[in-house]
Amino acid sequence: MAADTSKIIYTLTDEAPYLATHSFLPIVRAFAGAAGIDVVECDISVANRILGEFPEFLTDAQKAPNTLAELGKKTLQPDANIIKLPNISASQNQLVAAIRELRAKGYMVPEFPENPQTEQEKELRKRYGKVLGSAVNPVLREGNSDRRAPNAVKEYARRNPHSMAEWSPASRTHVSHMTTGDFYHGEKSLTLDKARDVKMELITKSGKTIVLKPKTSLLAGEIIDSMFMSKKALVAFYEQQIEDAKNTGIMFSLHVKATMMKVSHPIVFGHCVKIFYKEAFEKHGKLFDELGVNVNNGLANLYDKIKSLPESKQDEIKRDMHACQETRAELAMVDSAKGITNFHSPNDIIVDASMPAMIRQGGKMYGADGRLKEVKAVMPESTFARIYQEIINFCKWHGAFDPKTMGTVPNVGLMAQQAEEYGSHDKTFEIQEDGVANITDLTTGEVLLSQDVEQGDIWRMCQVKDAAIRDWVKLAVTRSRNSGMPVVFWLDPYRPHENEVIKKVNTYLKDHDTKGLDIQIMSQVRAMRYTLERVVRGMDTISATGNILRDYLTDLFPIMELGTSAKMLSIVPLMAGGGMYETGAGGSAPKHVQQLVEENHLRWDSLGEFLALAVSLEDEGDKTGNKKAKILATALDAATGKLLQNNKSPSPKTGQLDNRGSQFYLTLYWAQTLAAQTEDAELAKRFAPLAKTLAENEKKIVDELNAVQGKPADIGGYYFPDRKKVSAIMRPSATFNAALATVA
Ligand SMILES: NC(=O)C1=CN([C@@H]2O[C@H](COP(=O)(O)OP(=O)(O)OC[C@H]3O[C@@H](n4cnc5c(N)ncnc54)[C@H](OP(=O)(O)O)[C@@H]3O)[C@@H](O)[C@H]2O)C=CC1
Ligand SMILES: O=C(O)CCC(=O)C(=O)O
Ligand SMILES: [Mg+2]
Repeated sequence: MAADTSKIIYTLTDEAPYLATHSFLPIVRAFAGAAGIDVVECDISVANRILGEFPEFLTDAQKAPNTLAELGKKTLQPDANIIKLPNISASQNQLVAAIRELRAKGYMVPEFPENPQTEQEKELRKRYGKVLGSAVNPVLREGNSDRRAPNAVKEYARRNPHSMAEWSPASRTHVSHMTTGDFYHGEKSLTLDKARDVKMELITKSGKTIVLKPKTSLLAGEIIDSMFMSKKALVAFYEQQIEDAKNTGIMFSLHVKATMMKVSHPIVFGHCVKIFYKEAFEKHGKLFDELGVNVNNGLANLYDKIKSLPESKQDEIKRDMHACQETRAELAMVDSAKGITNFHSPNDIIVDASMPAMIRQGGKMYGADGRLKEVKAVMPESTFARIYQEIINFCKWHGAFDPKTMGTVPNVGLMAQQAEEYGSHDKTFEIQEDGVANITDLTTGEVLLSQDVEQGDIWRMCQVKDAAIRDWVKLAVTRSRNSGMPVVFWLDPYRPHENEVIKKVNTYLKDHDTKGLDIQIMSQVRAMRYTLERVVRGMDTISATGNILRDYLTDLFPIMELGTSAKMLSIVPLMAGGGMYETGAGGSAPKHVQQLVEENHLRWDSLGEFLALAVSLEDEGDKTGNKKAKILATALDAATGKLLQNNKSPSPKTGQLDNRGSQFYLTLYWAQTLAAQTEDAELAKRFAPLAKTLAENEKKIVDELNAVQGKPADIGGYYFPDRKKVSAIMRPSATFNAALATVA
């Protein structure tokens, strides 16, 4: 491909990253343009995905293409070069809010049918399901995951350690998980002998056959699992834990991933709310049903629904809810100032971010009085909860980690092609009646996997493709070879699914030259312990994990090592040959938007974007022979290093350098590095004037950027902001804008 047709796709997403993009994209375009690279926007925000799904409800001018589907197709092409920023994985509350905002702006997409009755409503619900929860990443992640802290970032953290609260050996903080009746306990797994089409069906005790999923096509060598969570066991577990927290005087806190596990975890969450507020639900349950209250979406949903009742009734319900709170254990808070508890909305307590924050805070979370307290962290599924208990044990024994000396734990994650639990939402069902849940071959009628289930149980099938595992093993070996670090595959032979994976790992390791490499397979708890023993000694260890631990560990270790997962380099080498460069490993930081709107300060750190862009440019250079792209990439890395050295990352405090100021410094250093390099005279000449102007006007520009802070900023919406307003707010320095325009 000729250099002048090079293309990098830059995603527009939501919340803080969306805002940051409005400042950064003009900068990216100005630099990439110098290498003949076109930077193309692709809007995959939750609002745009809603519009893309419902064109028939929109005027021609309002219609939006289904960009996510198009981008998904692009990931299957070898020349794909995509920069993917974090996006909202919308909980139902967020989806409903986004729909409301669109409708208020005259985009008359249908209302969300919360309790679909008619066929038409059911169809709408199904279509909205495509936008709900983790709907973007599974479509785009056509490759496995390579997340790590680049050396410059790790070194910066060592020199400028973030705060870590102390851990006491006497801390009573602990993790509580089920020991029976959960997904781990009853899992069954097999590797497909040949390609098969299967159905998922329930044969009820009363003799009915209910087809839950008519057809799933499976490939030869694919691993499938059948597992269920017993409702009875779950409910008994909650009763016991809530009681235990009360009796032992410890705060209660629930941690789930209701966004990614968009079918199972909202149900798991909802049962906890119903048990915690049992007396209120017993008293008002019928009314709640009539109102269509669904606490799987948190108490926010309940408080929203009761608004239609007379005030006196609302007060009575609120009193009864509070009475439960009075007699139960204290609840951990998401926002104690606003009285928002862990039960408010499941998207507030996303486990990968919430558990590391608690561990970093010395094993404490905020109580209703705004004080940090020890907690019982409840994570019903035992499959992965145990790793958190292990790290908590470790902290109690060794004290908090020291960012100055601790080693690093990069991750190679099995993620491609909707691997494992995270790809299971379209194969997850709440069982309507007692019976037998079967995965059955459509052609031969053979029952491949069978489970005895009861009404209310959550049953699911997970799959992982052979090619994905093969690619994952290759990536792990390559990363070990390139970094010199040992690799530990976190796989538990007692878990049927992972036992199948272990067989494949052992087979595919033989395809590679592993001489001199240290590659081991350990169950999760041992792997955690082993890794931590190395971490405290300053030694580095690659974790090669399945999809869920990829998610958990790539927030956990970065938050300990770097203070945030925003500073991670996150690469998805696409299996078809292209590359997707995710920015950071964290989310879209909703709190940051609030601060911008109230005080015009954006604390979002775009370091993840800088790191991603450098590898994207490098990849473009390698694949297309575009030498200028490679020079841009090297210069960008150098600029990022200088940015860290000079402490030009955004400050969380209003009035100080924020995202925009940090991006200005990156631009200055990038231009200076390009002007100073001697490999390409044309590039040097092009960027020298910019470097000069920015350096001469440094104080003026920073003053212009900081002067706007401290006052509210109107971005014209939350899910569907006004782009003109956002651009104006994110680019407030006329001097900087004018300078940039000279190279654009
Ligand atoms: N790849 C993706 O698309 C991902 C999307 N998400 C989505 O993001 C939303 C929010 O998720 P949540 O679990 O709250 O996680 P977030 O990572 O958004 O929030 C946790 C905290 O991480 C910190 N943080 C994350 N990124 C940055 C950054 N670039 N700069 C500075 N700080 C950062 C902030 O901490 P502090 O304020 O203390 O600095 C933030 O409050 C959800 O909709 C979720 O589904 C989540 C993960 C990945
Ligand atoms: O896709 C999502 O919902 C979140 C992704 C995530 O948390 C991650 O990949 O680390
Ligand atoms: Mg995550």
